[in-house]
Amino acid sequence: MVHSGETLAQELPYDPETLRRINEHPCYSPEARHSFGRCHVAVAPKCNIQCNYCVRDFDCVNESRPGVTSMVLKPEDALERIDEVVSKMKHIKVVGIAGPGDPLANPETFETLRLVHEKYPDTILCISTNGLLLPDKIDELEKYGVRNITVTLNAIDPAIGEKIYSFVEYGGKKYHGREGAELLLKHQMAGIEEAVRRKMLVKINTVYVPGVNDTHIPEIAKKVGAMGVFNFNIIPLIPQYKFKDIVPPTPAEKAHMHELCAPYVRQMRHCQRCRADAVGLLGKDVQNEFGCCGKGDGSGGGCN
Ligand SMILES: C[S@@+](CC[C@H](N)C(=O)[O-])C[C@H]1O[C@@H](n2cnc3c(N)ncnc32)[C@H](O)[C@@H]1O
Ligand code: SF4
Repeated sequence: MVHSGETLAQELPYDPETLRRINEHPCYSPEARHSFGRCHVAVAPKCNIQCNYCVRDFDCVNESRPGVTSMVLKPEDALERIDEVVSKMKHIKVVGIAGPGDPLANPETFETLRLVHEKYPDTILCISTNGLLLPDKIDELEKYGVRNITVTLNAIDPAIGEKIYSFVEYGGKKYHGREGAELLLKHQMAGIEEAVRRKMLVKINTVYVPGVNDTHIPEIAKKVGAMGVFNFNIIPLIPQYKFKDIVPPTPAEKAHMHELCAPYVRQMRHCQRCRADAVGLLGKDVQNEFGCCGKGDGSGGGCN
């Protein structure tokens, strides 16, 4: 089946509640991005792996890229921020946790999800993860009503994965090289499979790294399409850290990659590479209006 990426969510064979989680989520429906917004809460600073392109900064500059936040919030502060955001912006339908580290590696993520689910049971909750802990944490995610899950999957061949990940930490042990890439892949596959089995909506993020995983990306799309994931987001590399000298793909190269992948899985083409504390419509962020401290009083509070 060919997925153009323009498929109307209303035509999809899902129950009404799942359709709502597609139609009101700006990352799952290209139409929704114009009407519905999201509130990311940056409660998850730690990470359990190291990607060779990742730099996590907690700063106050007006920079827009993944992993950046003005400050890390405690779960209670995150709830306060959400209270303020939803009271002022009725079109915010989604609360997401996307770092700045890996949500599943931080207990604060689950406390935040618990608080938000209790107070706002109809809010669509989503998380973005590298997938290492997805099999271990999926019951807890389900308990708090998280049914939109993004997994970053940059390789389905450990020989390529080992070029992307410096290390993987699991069960108190650090794994490097091929061993680390194999472990990560095994957990990612098991987690994705289980999430799909539970009828969660799974989005895959794949960072497009020229010369490292570019020729491999259509194979990833084919694999995850066959597994039943909902959509596939190709993120052009932002050159940083060990990959700082790699020239990122051009918009034309990205568009071409979407065409190569479209026969296998629905494409997300409108990703804005959001910050970990983004608020508002996609591409029209307003997090600064809610203050550096996350409480809307603009008093700052330090970035840590
Ligand atoms: C900051 S991460 C947070 C969630 C989780 N730790 C993960 O990696 O999936 C959000 C997304 O940003 C992507 N990302 C981080 N640094 C990037 C970079 N330098 N270039 C492109 N994408 C990047 C990640 O791969 C991931 O898909
Ligand atoms: S998994 Fe996410 S937060 Fe962790 S190093 Fe990779 S991109 Fe950064």
